[in-house]
Amino acid sequence: MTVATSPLSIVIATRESRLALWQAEHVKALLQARGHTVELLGMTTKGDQILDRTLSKVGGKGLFVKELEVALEEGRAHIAVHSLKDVPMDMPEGFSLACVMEREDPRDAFVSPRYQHLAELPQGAVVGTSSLRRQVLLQALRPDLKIEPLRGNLDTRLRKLDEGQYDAIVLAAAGLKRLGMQARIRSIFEPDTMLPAAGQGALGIEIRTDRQDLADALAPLAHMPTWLRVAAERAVSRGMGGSCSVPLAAHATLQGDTMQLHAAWGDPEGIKALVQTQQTATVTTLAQAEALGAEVAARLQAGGALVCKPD
Ligand SMILES: NCc1[nH]cc(CCC(=O)O)c1CC(=O)O
Repeated sequence: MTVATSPLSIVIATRESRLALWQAEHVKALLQARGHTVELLGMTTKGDQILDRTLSKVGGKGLFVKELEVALEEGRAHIAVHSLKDVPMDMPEGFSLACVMEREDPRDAFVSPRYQHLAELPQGAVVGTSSLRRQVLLQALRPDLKIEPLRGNLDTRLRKLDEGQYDAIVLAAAGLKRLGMQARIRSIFEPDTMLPAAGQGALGIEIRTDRQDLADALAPLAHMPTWLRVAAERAVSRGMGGSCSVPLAAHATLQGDTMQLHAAWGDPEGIKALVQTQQTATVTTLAQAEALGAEVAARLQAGGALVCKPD
């Protein structure tokens, strides 16, 4: 039997993009429904400010979360809601992931004003994407395409597409769906065509490790099947050297207790090497999920993938 925790007063630190605010409001509503008092504290992170360079070149994942952690550290806020995809593999000393919530669609979406599918794009068409993983996988599917960098929040990316800078763009289906823009999706890439990033579509809630009361309050928001899947996916990233700038994909599915974990690694220079592997195991605990992720990372390395040094 679960014992109801006493009502808390909780401030959520959040980025101010529409997607981040939607995610924070989502968590706020769930916590309010459980009797807690919740407020948002909006803030702009380095990752939001730097829009002219590819993220991997300016510091990667940590950029979106650091400022939020400072707010937690200083007690101005108590929890931070993150897209797990943007959260570094190892939390900084003193912080923990209190829970992982039910996953939205983990797949990538093809968005274009004119074309329904990648296959419909004419020779040499220009496709915008912000991630090395998508770049490498797209180039493997269609070597003729011109892949151009695309940064900014969802609205900015869609605006750049609408202005005609690209023939199509590829982004996470989850963001579009959360913001009610699923009508923009022309087609969805199945994972066997474009393997998603570790954690894509899942939300995680970060707290200071010393706040057990918050951990207890957040426990009912956890979705264990999602948590097991993303734990395995994130363990692949950790096994490949953590949050560094290489094309890496990891995607787990769970049928009952059977987890199937697929992963792909591309050499950062392009499509010279694209190593792919998969493995199945019985998984009922986070430790088993992480062990499967570590094994899959080892298999990638056996296939020629290189462990990177953290950058
Ligand atoms: N890197 C930015 C980012 N972080 C999370 C999402 C989408 C939502 C999600 O994966 O939960 C996006 C946008 C994108 O990749 O298109």
